[in-house]
Amino acid sequence: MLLEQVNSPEDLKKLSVEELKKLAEEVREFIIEIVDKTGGHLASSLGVVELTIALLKVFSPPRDEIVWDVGHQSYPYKILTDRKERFHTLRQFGGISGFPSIKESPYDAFGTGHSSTSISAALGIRIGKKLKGEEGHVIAVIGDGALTAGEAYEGLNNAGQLGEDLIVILNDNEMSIAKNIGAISNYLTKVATGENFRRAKKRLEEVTKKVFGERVYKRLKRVEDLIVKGLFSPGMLFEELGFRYVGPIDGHDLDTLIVTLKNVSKMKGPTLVHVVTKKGKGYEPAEKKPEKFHGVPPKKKKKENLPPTYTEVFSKTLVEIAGENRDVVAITAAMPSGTGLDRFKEHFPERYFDVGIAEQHAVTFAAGMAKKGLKPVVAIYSTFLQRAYDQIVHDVALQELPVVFAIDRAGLVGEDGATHHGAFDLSYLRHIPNMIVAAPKDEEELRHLLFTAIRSGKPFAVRYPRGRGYGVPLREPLKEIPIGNWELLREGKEIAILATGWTVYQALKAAESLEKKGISVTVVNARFIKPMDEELLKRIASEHSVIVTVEENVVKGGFGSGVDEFLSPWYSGRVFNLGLPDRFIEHGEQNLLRCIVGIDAERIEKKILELVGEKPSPAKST
Ligand SMILES: Cc1ncc(C[n+]2csc(CCOP(=O)(O)OP(=O)(O)O)c2C)c(N)n1
Ligand SMILES: CC(=O)[C@@H](O)[C@H](O)COP(=O)(O)O
Ligand SMILES: [Mg+2]
Repeated sequence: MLLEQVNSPEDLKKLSVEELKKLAEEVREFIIEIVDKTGGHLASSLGVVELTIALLKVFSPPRDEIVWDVGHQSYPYKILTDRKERFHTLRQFGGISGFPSIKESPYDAFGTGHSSTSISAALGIRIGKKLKGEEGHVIAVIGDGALTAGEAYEGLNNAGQLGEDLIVILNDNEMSIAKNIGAISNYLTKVATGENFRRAKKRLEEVTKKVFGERVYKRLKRVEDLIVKGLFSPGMLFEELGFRYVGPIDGHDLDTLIVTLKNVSKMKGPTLVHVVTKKGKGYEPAEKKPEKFHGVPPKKKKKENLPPTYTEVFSKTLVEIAGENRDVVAITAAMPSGTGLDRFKEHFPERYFDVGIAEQHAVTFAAGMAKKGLKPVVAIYSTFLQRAYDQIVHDVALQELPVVFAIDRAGLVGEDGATHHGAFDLSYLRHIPNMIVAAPKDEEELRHLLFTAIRSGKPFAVRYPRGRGYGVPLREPLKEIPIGNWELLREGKEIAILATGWTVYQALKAAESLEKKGISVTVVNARFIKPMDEELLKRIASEHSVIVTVEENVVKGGFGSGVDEFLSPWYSGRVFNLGLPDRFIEHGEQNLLRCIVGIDAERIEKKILELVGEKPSPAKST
């Protein structure tokens, strides 16, 4: 086994091209074997095995700095630099991350997870190296999907202007998570297939024939060929932006890759190398279904009769609502299956919009549609909505446009880790005027809150977690829930728990257990984070000496902060906020992380037992 002998990029450099081809096969087998157990981003990583090997043959990280866009394709790089021995811990709690991380390895030049940052980061590193007098190349590897986002063009624009040495490798597999879409994607396909070149040649042929006639044309033919070759670069768009375009080249042909990268390493100024690859390469199921194998769960025994996921419930409910209301339109930023909008697309293709990885555009685009009387629903992951904060403020809330944000993956997402946890949405939405912010306690309440949101005619966010619901029946006809109305689930005496979203059932379970220990606890489902049910909150405050808030969001600025702000001028009891602490939470199994941060039933109960054991004090704690 060659892979056994390769423990660093130096070992790899000693191998011949023929040996490197064998190494590529072994790396693939190794990734497939491990990801089968751990889960992870399989298809993207399989697609860049040869590219990674070629990069490590020609360049020398960490002196040469390679920035992987999104970073979900970095498994071969992790294995071949310094993480082969730890690769079996991929995405596990305490193990290596599924994304590049500068805290994990000196070989990782820049942390990623969200897309389209690589060119900007690499350009910054380039300038940093220059000003600090450091040697070495800087390389950004960006996918065609990531190239649909505005930030990528902001980076290209700046790099073209600065003219510094920078290598951008465009890994073009015609896929985002789903099939890549948009005008740029079409352009790349034409470039990769040579269609633009053929078209230019045909047009010149027609013009020459028309102007000079058939006989002269035949004589001019050779001259014309030279003109087309001389004038026409397949990657004209990038050339116009100030980049030297190289390609397209076969991203699985190691001989060509190595020769091309060697040549490129000697070039000056910004260079873009267009590499064409196949997502899932070398593993038939992934090649055939790259979307399904983009990210795979760990292989587990299949359990029967599991509750539906929140995503599935959202997806079906939206189709139900849109069937009745023709104004409902749905927008995704390149996540049709992840958000469940693939079902909407099947039912209402003309009302479905995949805008590419373009969260900012998605939100303003939705605002424009809302202005014309449509009812846009932007289905988006909490972590990716962070990108569109200003658009929510400036384009939606300020103009009070009725855009609904269906915020999936809110809270801890599990194995994707710190870059992907939906930890902040309650904080970054709660302080925006005109916004309504809600979180269902279970999948049934999600249905009604979505219905309420679409009917409200207001900017409205509904946030719900990754994974399965609590298994409650889903049979009630859709109904509107009065905006700002909380639900009193259990009446006790001394302590009140105000919980929101996924934590409501945890609070109930904790309260039941406490009851058996002689502690009487009230539980409220605070399904609206904004506006809050101030009337009920006042009553709760007047009847309880201790109030505990629980949320799956950072405690700073979230739901609990809202309760604190309301109570602090006049409440004489004690308030405690439970939620995600003020640090980035690592990767690991979702429920394990929930226990670690203390928002599951057992930990809520423990906290309350501590509180009742403590002497009352006016100080607050988190
Ligand atoms: C800002 C942002 N939005 C959405 C995503 C989710 N996402 C992860 S990978 C991906 C597709 C990336 O496609 P591409 O860059 O072509 O890489 P490939 O998987 O094809 O190699 C998407 C949409 C993300 N990581 N970041
Ligand atoms: C790389 C990326 O950002 C996505 O692929 C993400 O990992 C999706 O995770 P879900 O499994 O929650 O859809
Ligand atoms: Mg792609």
